[in-house]
Amino acid sequence: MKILLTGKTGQVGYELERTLQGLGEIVALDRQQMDLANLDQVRDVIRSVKPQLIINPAAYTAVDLAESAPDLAMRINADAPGVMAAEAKKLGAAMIHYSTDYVFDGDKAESYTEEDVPHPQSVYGRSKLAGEQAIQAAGIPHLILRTSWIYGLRGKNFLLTVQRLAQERDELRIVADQFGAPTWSRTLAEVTAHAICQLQGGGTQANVDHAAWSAHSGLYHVTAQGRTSWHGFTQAIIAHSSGLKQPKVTPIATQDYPLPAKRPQNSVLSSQRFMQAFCRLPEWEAALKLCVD
Ligand SMILES: NC(=O)C1=CN([C@@H]2O[C@H](COP(=O)(O)OP(=O)(O)OC[C@H]3O[C@@H](n4cnc5c(N)ncnc54)[C@H](OP(=O)(O)O)[C@@H]3O)[C@@H](O)[C@H]2O)C=CC1
Ligand SMILES: Cc1cn([C@H]2C[C@H](O)[C@@H](COP(=O)(O)OP(=O)(O)O[C@H]3O[C@@H](C)C(=O)[C@@H](O)[C@H]3O)O2)c(=O)[nH]c1=O
Ligand SMILES: [Mg+2]
Repeated sequence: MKILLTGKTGQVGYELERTLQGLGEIVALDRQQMDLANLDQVRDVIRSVKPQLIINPAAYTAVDLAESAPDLAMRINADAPGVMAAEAKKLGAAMIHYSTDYVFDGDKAESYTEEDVPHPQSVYGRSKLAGEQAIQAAGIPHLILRTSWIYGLRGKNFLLTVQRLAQERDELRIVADQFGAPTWSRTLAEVTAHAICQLQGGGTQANVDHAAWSAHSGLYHVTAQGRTSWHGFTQAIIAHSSGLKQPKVTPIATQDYPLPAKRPQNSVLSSQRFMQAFCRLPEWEAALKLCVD
């Protein structure tokens, strides 16, 4: 099958381009080849590539900057996926899209399921929720994979920030009252490939298996298992990364680290639905160890 992959320079896009090899003909695009802020270009590129599956990890992910660029965030995170879904509909193509724990307000005590009502507290969260809704409205076979706290060895992420700060400072002050599940970019790529393989009868089918996709179409939470705070994540990063200096890691409250965008206090997602339909997910700390090893 022909797969159009967006955002190949991003954390997840980079891993996907490598992990998807073997599942079909991968047309992996960067921002210059398909700018999601340019909806006409998005339409034209999809019409010329004619994919059977569109995978869209590209997004406006700068959570704080989005607060002062709501129109651009909305175009990239909501309007562009809407155009992709409309084009997929015309082509008879399926779509895999990624969304975020930041669609929730964070006030729930337990982990969030797919049935919980989103209530985003930031421009980024609102724009990602609008993207989910645009895809759902198109009536195409799709998987929307909501994940959280993505890290890896490349790109911009909390793991690399902490590793850098550990070398520069004697003390890190990290919020200890926001809870979530750090998820390795490679895990997401691997379970995405697993899902495609399963839906495509072992990956041998050339065309979209509409019956299999329709039976599994929908919204899934997909994160590493377990939970921690940003402070707990920081302690684990410092414990497991070899050769790092060992700064003091001081727990602080959210109010002591003011930022433009409000983050959810609890954004732990339950991945039970995905694990029942597709495959198991690793514990966050086990995946972190493998990543930094
Ligand atoms: N990062 C996280 O912690 C989380 C992310 N997600 C979601 O998962 C998905 C993948 O995230 P992640 O890999 O971390 O994201 P990154 O920020 O690492 O990568 C984003 C990608 O989108 C591309 N992009 C941004 N703007 C445009 C544009 N206008 N046109 C074309 N491409 C563009 C970037 O290109 P360039 O390199 O040129 O900037 C980059 O390739 C996203 O949908 C995100 O919302 C969900 C939960 C957590
Ligand atoms: C660097 C730093 C951050 N923090 C806090 C701020 C914030 O509450 C928390 C995380 O900071 P970041 O800005 O790296 O993370 P943030 O950009 O909020 O990460 C989010 O990105 C988007 C794209 C998502 O979809 C989410 O799942 C989530 O991963 O850590 C400290 O307390 N001390 C520090 O020194
Ligand atoms: Mg950030």
